[in-house]
Amino acid sequence: MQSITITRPDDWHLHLRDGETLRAVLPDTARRFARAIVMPNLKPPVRTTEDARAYRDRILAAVPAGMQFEPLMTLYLTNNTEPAEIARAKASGIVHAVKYYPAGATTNSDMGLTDLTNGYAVIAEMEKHGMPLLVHGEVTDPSVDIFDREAVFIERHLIPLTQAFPALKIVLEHITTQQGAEFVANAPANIAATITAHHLLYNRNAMFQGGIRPHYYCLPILKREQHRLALVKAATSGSVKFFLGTDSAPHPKNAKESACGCAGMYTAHAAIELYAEAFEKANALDKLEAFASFNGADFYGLPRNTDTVTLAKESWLAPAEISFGADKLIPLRAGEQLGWRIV
Ligand SMILES: NC(=O)N[C@@H](CC(=O)O)C(=O)O
Ligand SMILES: [Zn+2]
Ligand SMILES: [Zn+2]
Repeated sequence: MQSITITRPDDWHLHLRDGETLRAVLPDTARRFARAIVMPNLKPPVRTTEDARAYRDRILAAVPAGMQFEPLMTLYLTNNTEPAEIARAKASGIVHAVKYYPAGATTNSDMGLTDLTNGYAVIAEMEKHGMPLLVHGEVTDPSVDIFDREAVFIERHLIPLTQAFPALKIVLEHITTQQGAEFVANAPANIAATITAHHLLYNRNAMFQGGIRPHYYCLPILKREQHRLALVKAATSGSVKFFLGTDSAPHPKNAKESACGCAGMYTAHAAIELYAEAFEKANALDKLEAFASFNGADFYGLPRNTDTVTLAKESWLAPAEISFGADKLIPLRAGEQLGWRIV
């Protein structure tokens, strides 16, 4: 049977939530990944180094016995973030980035910046301290078509940001378009991007196959095939600017299967397996290790992991549902076959 062994990967974009839902999902990630950049969009968000420290302690307390997992914390940039918070965050050694959500762009983004320039005093400190800015890159202008929101964000906000702060480390999170992939590929070394497994595997038809499929709804929304192909090309190109970020984003089943369902796909139960599938389809399994296990660590200035994981080409059934506190969670490929299994 075919198998591959790679350095243990890290997940550079993950939603772990909190409380009993944190305890429900964390084992899936800890089984596969050594570390993860943990998104701060809790309610209320993780705004200060002290919030991050407390959240980190709750995550560590939820790691199952016998597993090793290191949460890499982030702060949520608000209109009220103090520039002085950045030096505190840097000195803590536990905060690795600051996340920018345009207000209203996605799940729990209502405390985000109403205008990116409101964050410029804080961002100046980040540039000075080498603290990466993680960007949810979509405009919120309701007159912009939902499928164009990433491309318009790059033109209207990201290019001016890079001109104002040329040395700022930026990760354009969960890129979904050819424009996103090309912008990052052509940018200087301080600008990188994460790519999800679902954006490598699916185009927007997946949301409408035989009817409306809420479990394929996430933000940024799945795009046309042309864009999926551009993401596959970027991820498998060997460029060090692209790395793994699942954006696994669990929501209760009834919040997804609703007249106004929320955005987010849960992929942590099969994360590295789904990436293996995407890389295999592109005939690029030899590029998986750098994408999953080297490029992100190098960009963040962290050591690469030293242990390994092995994936076997062996089919298994994804669970039909996962218990999620008092609710249920429907994972990607629920009840369907997966072609790679973690050994
Ligand atoms: N990706 C999503 O669709 N949802 C994320 C938020 C985000 O990453 O934008 C979530 O927190 O649910
Ligand atoms: Zn996002
Ligand atoms: Zn996310």
